[in-house]
Amino acid sequence: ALPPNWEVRRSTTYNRDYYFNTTSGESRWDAPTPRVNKKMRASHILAKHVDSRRPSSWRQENITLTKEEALKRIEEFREKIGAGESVFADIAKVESDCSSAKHGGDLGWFEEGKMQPAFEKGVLTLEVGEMSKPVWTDSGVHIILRTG
Ligand SMILES: N=C(N)NCCC[C@H](NC(=O)[C@@H]1CCC/C1=C/[C@H](COP(=O)(O)O)NC=O)C(N)=O
Repeated sequence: ALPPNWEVRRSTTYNRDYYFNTTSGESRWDAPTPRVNKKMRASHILAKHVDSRRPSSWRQENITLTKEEALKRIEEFREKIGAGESVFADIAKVESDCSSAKHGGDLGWFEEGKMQPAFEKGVLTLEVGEMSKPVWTDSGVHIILRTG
């Protein structure tokens, strides 16, 4: 596939196709190298707060936690998992404010551009098997475990 904002156009003067970038206005005869879209997989534990874009979840109809309280929750989970006291998926199942809780926090495979930028960035800075520090998105505050 062509990278974003590129399209094929027809040159009538030379009677052949060329490539046009609709944002930069650049045109070229040779096709821009197709971008390989990175695929990644991650699980997460989400703690929502009163300012979350959707302050409601399967766990709690109306979420009133402050950002500080949500961060405190996330840091407690991170401690427990880091100390080997709890398994990530078990905590996610009970504590995560995302519907992925029912899958132990697993979001499955996804490509760049699917998740909120801050979340995607958080995943891409992790090695597979590594757990993130708290990551903030419009949804709330997350711990991310990169799994693929
Ligand atoms: N097709 C599916 N199932 N969803 C499309 C993905 C939507 C994506 N979601 C996220 O980025 C948040 C942060 C990472 C995971 C995630 C889960 C959110 C968090 O909960 P919410 O703030 O939405 O209530 N719940 C589900 O989507 C986005 N681009 O907004």
